[in-house]
Amino acid sequence: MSTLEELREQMDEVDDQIAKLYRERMHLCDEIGAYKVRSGVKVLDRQREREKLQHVTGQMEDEFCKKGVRELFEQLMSMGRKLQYQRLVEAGALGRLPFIGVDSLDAEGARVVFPGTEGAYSQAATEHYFGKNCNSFYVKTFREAMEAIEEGSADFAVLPIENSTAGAVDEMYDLLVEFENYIVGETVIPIQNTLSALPGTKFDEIERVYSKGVALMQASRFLEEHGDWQQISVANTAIAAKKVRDEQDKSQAAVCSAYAAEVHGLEVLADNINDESGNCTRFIVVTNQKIFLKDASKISLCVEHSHESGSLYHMLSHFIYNDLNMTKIESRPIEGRNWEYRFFIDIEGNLADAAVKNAIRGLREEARSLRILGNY
Ligand SMILES: C=C(O[C@@H]1C=C(C(=O)O)C=C[C@H]1O)C(=O)O
Repeated sequence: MSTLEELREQMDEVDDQIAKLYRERMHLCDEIGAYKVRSGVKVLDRQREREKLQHVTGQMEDEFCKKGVRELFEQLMSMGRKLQYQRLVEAGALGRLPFIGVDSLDAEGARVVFPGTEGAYSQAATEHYFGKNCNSFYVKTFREAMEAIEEGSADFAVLPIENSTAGAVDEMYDLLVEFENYIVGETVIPIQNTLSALPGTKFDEIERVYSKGVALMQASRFLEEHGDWQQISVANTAIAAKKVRDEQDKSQAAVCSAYAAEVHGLEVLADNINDESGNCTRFIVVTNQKIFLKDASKISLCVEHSHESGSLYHMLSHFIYNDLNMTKIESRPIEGRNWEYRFFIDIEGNLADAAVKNAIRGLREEARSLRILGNY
């Protein structure tokens, strides 16, 4: 019987052959890639790949080897494609019109819209990003803010995308798909909620609490201690504060910022009522121009892929192969297709980076759809 050393020696010989054949195969892929650059033929040829998989699995005897050789050739072909995308990018064949790189945002005198009303956290985020004296106005909903950008009545919108306690703002993800607007910046501000009501209100007079749904979630422990209060969701924390002021009813209170309470003449009955003391929200800055800052370092993408085993894995392989760091992934249901999802992915990088271009070239060809939501 052979010793372990002898078996390993034989294995090394086989592996050397595999490595040599791999090099030859990639060299051929490269030549085919050069042909594709010249002729404009698409990189991915699904029919050819299907036939190849059938052919190689047909050479295996048992199911175990069939499955293994299929996976091996799927990987080989995927690597071959990535090499070809690289060649296409080097040849400047980038596909759809790229974003335009700018040195800075044209923020001087720009009109900035935020959702809510006077005193909203979105207003605080707007002033944090564009400065206290920026030219801002508010609309009631996220949708109206996106519409204002699309039709040009505002140059930028500042909208919440994610809270550190409650997670993603789902509606914003859906609106980013629906509207042809682009993310050009982001800013994070602390969210410290209070329970506020008309001046002189006593705790035991309160029957109803108004706020934005996520803000009620962020203060869930405090609100559970007052389980008899009815919790009512409205569009915005500052709108809740305004409602309590306008209706002059001491059985009502709002979960809102101290600033919103002050703006709307309410008294803070309890401060810092959030479950998490470090609670903060990330806001995005959106515009209707296809631009990105030249020093931008984060890219947001939206990808849809065929609903089959391994498709997410293949999609993510473009980031791995190009050494791109994925920092976030969210999924949202696709309307009209029950239990199918689109993925929102953030990666580190700039649209001018070769690695980013390679990954995007590959995703664009292999995914059902790809949208670059912004580079900021
Ligand atoms: C190499 C080619 O490009 C791609 C890679 C393939 C492979 O590695 O076998 C097959 C088909 C294409 O999707 C080709 O078109 O032949």
